[in-house]
This record gives sequence, structure tokens and C-alpha cells, in this order.
Amino acid sequence: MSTAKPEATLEANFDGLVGPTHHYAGLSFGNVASERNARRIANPREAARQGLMKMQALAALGLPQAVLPPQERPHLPTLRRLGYSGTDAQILARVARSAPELLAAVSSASAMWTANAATVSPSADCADARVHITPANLCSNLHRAIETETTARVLKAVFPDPSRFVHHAPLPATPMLGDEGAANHTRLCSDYGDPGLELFVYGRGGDDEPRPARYPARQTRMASAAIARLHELDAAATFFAQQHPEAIDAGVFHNDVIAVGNREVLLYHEQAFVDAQALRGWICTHLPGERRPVFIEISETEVSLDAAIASYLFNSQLVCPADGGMRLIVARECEETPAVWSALQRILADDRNPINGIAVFDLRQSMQNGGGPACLRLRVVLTPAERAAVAPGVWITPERHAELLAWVDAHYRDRLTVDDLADPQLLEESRTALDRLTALLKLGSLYDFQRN
Ligand SMILES: NCCC[C@H](NC(=O)CCC(=O)O)C(=O)O
Repeated sequence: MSTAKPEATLEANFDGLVGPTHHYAGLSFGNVASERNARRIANPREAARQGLMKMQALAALGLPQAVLPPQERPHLPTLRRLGYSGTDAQILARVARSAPELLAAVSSASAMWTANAATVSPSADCADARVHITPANLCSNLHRAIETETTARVLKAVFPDPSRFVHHAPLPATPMLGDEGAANHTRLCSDYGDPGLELFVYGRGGDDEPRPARYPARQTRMASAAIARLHELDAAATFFAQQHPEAIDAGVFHNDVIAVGNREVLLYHEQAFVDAQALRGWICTHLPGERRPVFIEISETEVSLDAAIASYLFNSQLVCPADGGMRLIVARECEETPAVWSALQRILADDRNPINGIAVFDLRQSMQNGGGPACLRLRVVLTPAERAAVAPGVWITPERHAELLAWVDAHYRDRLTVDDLADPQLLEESRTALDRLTALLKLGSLYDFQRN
């Protein structure tokens, strides 16, 4: 067992803080939880608290843990751009009457799922030895596409030093270049500081490749290839794998719903990829460093695709705590799904893999919109010098965690439905909360309402 030293290169998790307008509107076609829970009563306060509990627990394992702020919602600048005019209250009343689905979209707290914020490549993988960051265009859904501009601004504020961090522009927002960020990107390595393998998973490739019939493929091969070029990755250490179209049609709208990789371990469902064997073969011949790859393939007979999607087993986080070993961070739904829980016990008992612990979290508010433990975090591998260059206010310490809980309790409602979204008071509450938050996290003026 190795104890992580403070001078080591480590993987940090940047979790999205759930915003005050968290609600269920069935906005994501192809995301079965979002569709199933449309119009359910949401509890934004509980949602934010559940996320903060996970952040604090990972920080307590000795892992670098940070927070990314929510976005301004309802987003009035989008509504004005779409032709609504008048006071904020007048606009909210009009859009609620004429296009309630548009009001729901501009009110979504979906920026919480920071696995879709960007694709990040560690400096060890990039030719210029800097960390490369490309915000995702999220062009498959309006409520998500409007995150990109603010996300780019937030990431520049959090990773400010241009000698260490390169910020690319999001890819043009068009179906051919659909990009949903790190949820379709995995890195394997021997140790975090070593050069690694970057694995991009796409749903839609060339005309000769199979496509889902029912649900959209949100990530294209062309988008992934562009990111690999922008990040100056070594072509010999980069692989593009196609996600199984049948999995997409069953509700696997991102690869991180069906596979998770960490260090030398790849845990995936047998229906995750069109050609898992080719992927494994390539990893075996290409993984640099001392460790040998470890594959944990879960068969359809052990855990059905439907059980995997209902429990979000593969949306677990696989992390390396400071005291050694590897731990799975799973949603409570895994414990509640018998086939999944026994598969997890089997994985734990098997000493051919380094996984030696499981921690269960209640993330139900996010899960009901199709976002599990891994959706809520953006992974960023950082050297000690890079960690020191991150905006200091975003790191989760016991004090910051307590401040954020108090901030949530002071500003968030414990009940929200789509019918509440037109309430001008909710907009006011959100802006007041976010204004305090940027001060608390020492991030300066991030939001449109702070800059006008
Ligand atoms: N990585 C998890 C993303 C989940 C997200 N859900 C949503 O947007 C649901 C929102 C709603 O239906 O209210 C999505 O599908 O992109």
C-alpha cells in the first residue's frame, strides 16, 4: 500500500453545486430517469446538501476536492435573445404562458453535472505539458447548450494561469460536432503523473458505422477527434471507441452511464462498446508504465442493461484514497438493486483488481434526473504546482463545506415544481444566492447579472 505524498500528481474532483432552481421537467429525451420523473416535486435544498455531503466525504478520504458554482437560472439573457422583452417579471409571465417548456429549459440546474462541463487532458498527456480544457458545446439539448458560455468563464476563473492551463473554445454547436465532455472520455495510466492513454467514446461515427434507432447519439467521433487534436495528444496514446447503439437506445445517453475507468482499471458492461475486444487489445499493448491493465467486464446475465441504468452502477466514481487501494463511490440505488449489489460484492472479494472498498451515497435528487456520482464531477489530474495555481476558494475544506451548507440553508427552497419557475421572487432569490456565492468562493463577477 502506498500513501499518497503531498508532492504527488493527483486526480482532483470538481463537483457541480446544485443550483437553487433544481427541478424535474423531463427535458432530456433518451434519458429515462429525466423522462420518468417529469413534473415530480423537487427539493433543491436537499439536492445541494446531498452533493455537498459527497464532496466532503471525498475530501475526508484525502482526495483533492473542489466545487464549481451553479449558473444563473432562470436565464433571462437567453429569453431576451429569443425575443422576449420588458421587465424580468413581465418576461417570466409571458414565457410561462406562451412556452412553458422554454421556461423550464432556461431554468434547469443541469450545470450540476460537471462531467459534461468540459474535456480535460492532464499536462502529462499534452505535447506542450500544459493542462488542456475544452468546454463541451452540449448542443443536443437547449437547457444544456446554454451552460457553455458561463462554464467557459467559470473554468477560466478557476484555472487562471495561462502558463499551466490552456482554454480552448467550445466546438461549433452543431449536431455533426455534438460534444458532451468528460462523460465520454476516460484516461488510463500507471500513476496519475505518468503519460496515460486517452479513450474517447462516441455514439455517432461515419456513415458506415451503426447508429441508435430510438434515441439520439449525443457525442460524435468528429467532435472527439477535434478535441484530441486541440489537446495535442499523442496519436499513439489516443483511442476512439464506438458506444454500442443498443445501449444508447436502452437509455445510455453518455458513456459514463455504462463504463468507468481509473488509473489501470476499466469497469464496463459487456454492451458498453461495439468492439470491447479491440479496445482491450489496444489498451494491453499501449498502456505505459509499470502497471498492467485490469478489466472488469460485467455480463448481461450478471447485471442487465436495465438494472445498470436504474442503479447507475457504472456511474460510480472509482478513486484512489490517500491510504491506498481503490474505492467505488456508488449511489444508494446500487445497494437497492440486488443484482448490482451482489456484483459489487463479487468485485470487492476478487483480489485480481485493486478495488477494496465501497461507499454509498444518497444522491436521489440528482439521480431522478439521470445524474449519478460520476455525472456530478469533473476529473482534473493536477501536479502539485498546478493544484497551487487553482483559484484557492474552490477547494473543499471542512470550513468551506460548513459555509456552503449554511449558504444552502439560507437561500434554497425545499420544494420546487415547474409551476414555480415563473415566480419573479425565485429569480431574485437565485441572484442573491449566487452573488453571495461568488464572494464566498472568491471568484469575482461571473454571472451576466453581476456584469451588466
Ligand atoms: N451526466 C448526467 C446528465 C443528466 C442530464 N439530465 C437532465 O438534463 C435532466 C433535466 C430535466 O429533465 O429536468 C442530461 O440528460 O444531460
